[in-house]
Amino acid sequence: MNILLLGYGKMGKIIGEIAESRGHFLAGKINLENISELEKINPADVDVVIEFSQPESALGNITWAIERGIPVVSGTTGWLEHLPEVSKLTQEKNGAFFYASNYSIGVNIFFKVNEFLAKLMNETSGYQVAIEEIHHTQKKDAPSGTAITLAEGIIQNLDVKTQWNLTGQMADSEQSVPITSKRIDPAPGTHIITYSSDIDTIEISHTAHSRMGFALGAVLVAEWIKNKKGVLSMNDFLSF
Ligand SMILES: NC(=O)C1=CN([C@@H]2O[C@H](COP(=O)(O)OP(=O)(O)OC[C@H]3O[C@@H](n4cnc5c(N)ncnc54)[C@H](OP(=O)(O)O)[C@@H]3O)[C@@H](O)[C@H]2O)C=CC1
Ligand SMILES: O=C(O)C1=N[C@H](C(=O)O)C[C@H](O)C1
Repeated sequence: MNILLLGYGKMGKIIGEIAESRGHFLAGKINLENISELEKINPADVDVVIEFSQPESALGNITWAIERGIPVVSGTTGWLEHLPEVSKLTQEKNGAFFYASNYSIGVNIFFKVNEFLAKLMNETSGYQVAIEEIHHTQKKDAPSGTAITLAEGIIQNLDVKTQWNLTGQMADSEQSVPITSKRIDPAPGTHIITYSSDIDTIEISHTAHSRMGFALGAVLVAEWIKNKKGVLSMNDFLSF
């Protein structure tokens, strides 16, 4: 496959290495500093775009690819207020757009455990739920996209919760899931869910030891997306 990397930073570089090791060809490695190279790319030479850039660049990158009929696998976080525009464009162009806040298979198992635990917690009272996420200091967005997905999983399954809040920015409330964001190098990504009561604490966590799981997941999805249409997610890709 010919893969165009839009965003060639920490993630783009590892994705490129994994893609080449699996026999794929890199049609381009685009960053802000060489963005003019994009004009020289022939869309017919690209099978799929893998997009890991920055919150302010994601919409432009994704639009560029969908308008040219190229399937997009995006992992950039912090831009999802624009998702309705991207979904509309994907439908209009009969394209393919895949988004995941986290491509790691381990995290996607953790998402399911989180949903199951939240559902169980309807059966009892006295526990306060909280999310903590820890990432490296270069991360631009907070909370992490993964923490937001975890909060959404709790909100959909724990009756009392209807929203989330970033601690320090908005007062905690009975209806809200508080998320605390910490920036500590070199953390690739740690997420902790805690249910605390006066009697005990229940805690589940996922810790990435490197960026390998995110990158491999994105390449596997890029291989899978060929001939698919519509707005797709890990629920379409995974069988659990
Ligand atoms: N979904 C998932 O599984 C994961 C998602 N992420 C997310 O992926 C994104 C990238 O993370 P990471 O690689 O660590 O970040 P980096 O900052 O290391 O890399 C981002 C790169 O994007 C480039 N860039 C900025 N604007 C554009 C543009 N318009 N077109 C093309 N490239 C552009 C930057 O270029 P320059 O250096 O020239 O400024 C930079 O090299 C983040 O949003 C992060 O949260 C990260 C890990 C896993
Ligand atoms: O920026 C990162 O590094 C990461 N971002 C994603 C997120 O915001 O959830 C995924 C992973 O945790 C690493």
